[in-house]
Amino acid sequence: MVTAKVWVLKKHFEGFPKTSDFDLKKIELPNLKDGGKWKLLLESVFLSVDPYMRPYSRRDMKEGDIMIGTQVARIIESKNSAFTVGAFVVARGGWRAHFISDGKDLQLLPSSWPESLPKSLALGTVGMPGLTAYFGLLEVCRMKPGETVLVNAAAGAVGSVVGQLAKIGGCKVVGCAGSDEKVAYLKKIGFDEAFNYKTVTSLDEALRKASPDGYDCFFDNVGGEFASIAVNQMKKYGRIAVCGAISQYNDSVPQKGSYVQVPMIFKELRMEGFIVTRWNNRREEGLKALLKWVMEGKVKYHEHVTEGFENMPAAFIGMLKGENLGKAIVKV
Ligand SMILES: NC(=O)C1=CN([C@@H]2O[C@H](COP(=O)(O)OP(=O)(O)OC[C@H]3O[C@@H](n4cnc5c(N)ncnc54)[C@H](OP(=O)(O)O)[C@@H]3O)[C@@H](O)[C@H]2O)C=CC1
Ligand SMILES: CCCCCCCCC/C=C/C=O
Repeated sequence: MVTAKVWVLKKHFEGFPKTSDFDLKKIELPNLKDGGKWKLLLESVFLSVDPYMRPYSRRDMKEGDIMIGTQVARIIESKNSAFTVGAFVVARGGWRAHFISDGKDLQLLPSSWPESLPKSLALGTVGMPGLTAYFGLLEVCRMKPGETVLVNAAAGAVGSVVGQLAKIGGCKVVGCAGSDEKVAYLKKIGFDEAFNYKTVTSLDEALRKASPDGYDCFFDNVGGEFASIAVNQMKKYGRIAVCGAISQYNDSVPQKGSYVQVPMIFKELRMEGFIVTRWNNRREEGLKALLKWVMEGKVKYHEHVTEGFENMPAAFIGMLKGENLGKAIVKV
């Protein structure tokens, strides 16, 4: 019998999440039996903390549920011949240090995964956030060479890939992030222009200075006031990919913003929300392309690693506050 540590949502978040909203519990896992439902015992090696956990917890969870989430896990016992002991998978196991599975919802890391590459990248640049950048740019923004792409939360898991893929696609890229260290990183990985949205005196002026002719594509991770201002700087027929709205996830009272209809009409813009799972049938294509670019050094990555399963809530809260450069990961 294995005792698993799990993190439970003790209390629905009100405003910004607090460590007291979570409870660390221990649960007993049943032994695997020949012919039984549970075929696999896994231990989490890396866990992901992501912004979606904030809005999805309210939509999909009740108090007392184990927190939703994904991990890279190692198979430690197997009664399923498709998974050998020692193999690594990406799982939707939630915030659990150990768990059991029937194997249906597990994705083996590609056999071509190079030894030199951290397996945690399967939760970031070569995982769901990388795919979000890939499909958001290709299918929603439909970027074309020579265009100018704007991305916010640019030094994060999704944003940093968006900027680099837009460069590979022959675009000019402008990124905004919340610290000077992040801005320096964006320039290092090839962004043409980058600025700290927290220290500029006027966001409108900073956007205009970075691209006086405006923007063809806007990959919006932030929403709120930023998006309301940026919409006015789109070029005619510009495309806005509404990927996330992290500036609004912790609001108890909905923000009242300026309204986007007038610039959308006069500039004939297209604005489209999306969820990366729309392209689940093309997951292999996206992962293959991302892995190739990473191996060629065309897409660089950075991870913000928090040590210790007991620090999951702190890592999640830290990511929402902007403490992460690149993908926020917890190493068990
Ligand atoms: N539609 C989809 O399918 C998907 C959507 N997403 C969305 O993409 C966005 C980025 O996700 P991800 O890359 O994983 O996260 P990040 O790695 O970018 O981490 C979140 C970042 O958001 C920034 N941030 C936090 N609060 C604010 C605020 N009030 N205003 C501006 N920026 C803020 C912080 O960076 P800074 O220091 O720059 O402020 C922080 O580091 C999120 O909105 C997420 O919900 C993600 C995956 C899939
Ligand atoms: C329990 C794991 C669910 C993983 C699904 C990931 C979909 C992310 C969509 C994100 C939306 C906004 O952040």
